[in-house]
Amino acid sequence: MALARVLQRGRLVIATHNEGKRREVAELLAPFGMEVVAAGALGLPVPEETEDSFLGNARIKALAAARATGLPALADDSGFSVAALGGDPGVRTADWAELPGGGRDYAMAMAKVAALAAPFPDRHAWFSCALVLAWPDGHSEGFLGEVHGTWVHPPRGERGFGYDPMFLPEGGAETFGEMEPAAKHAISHRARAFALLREACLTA
Ligand SMILES: O=c1[nH]c(=O)c2ncn([C@@H]3O[C@H](COP(=O)(O)OP(=O)(O)OP(=O)(O)O)[C@@H](O)[C@H]3O)c2[nH]1
Ligand SMILES: [Mg+2]
Repeated sequence: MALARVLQRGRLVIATHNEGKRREVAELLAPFGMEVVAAGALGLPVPEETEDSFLGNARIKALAAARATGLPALADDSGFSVAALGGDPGVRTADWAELPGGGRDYAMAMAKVAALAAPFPDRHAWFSCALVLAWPDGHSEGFLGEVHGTWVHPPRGERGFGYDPMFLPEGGAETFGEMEPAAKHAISHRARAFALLREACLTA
């Protein structure tokens, strides 16, 4: 089946312009020995994310890259959700870090999340990751992973990317920003979505 073939011996585009994600997805793919190239490195345009779900936006990005390159493409749409904020920033997580003049400021975004959520006793937060694999013919398959925990502020740790320093996974003592990359990989939303993708390949 096509899904299994991609992981076994394919060439694949990682359909992201985010270096932190590219690195983590490439690490998850490393055991398969595939030839991978990132959308950013190919100079592909950044597609507009017009859907209101992680899976919907990941599909847009994966299909755009697959159609532009003629290769299968794997996109990641992800975000940070806070229960006290009704799941925000959620699918708009990147927008909350956007600066008016362009670029992103994650320290500012984390401070905004903390300021809005601070009045509420409920500290529950989670990361979501949708991985969508798409082919140039328009076929696509999607997988969704989550990791739950609590938000903390001020941020802790210099590792990872994005909102990692304000997320403490359930039962853990270190934030994603403090953990070794391998420890984040063992439990992350991205790793969970990837495990579902791998499982689908093995049973295909
Ligand atoms: O602390 C984090 N740990 C993570 O593991 C993680 N995964 C995603 N994010 C953040 O969530 C938004 C996704 O937005 P997003 O899916 O549109 O991605 P993006 O715009 O950065 O790149 P692209 O893939 O769309 O090109 C961006 O702000 C990311 O920084 C994370 N933050
Ligand atoms: Mg994006």
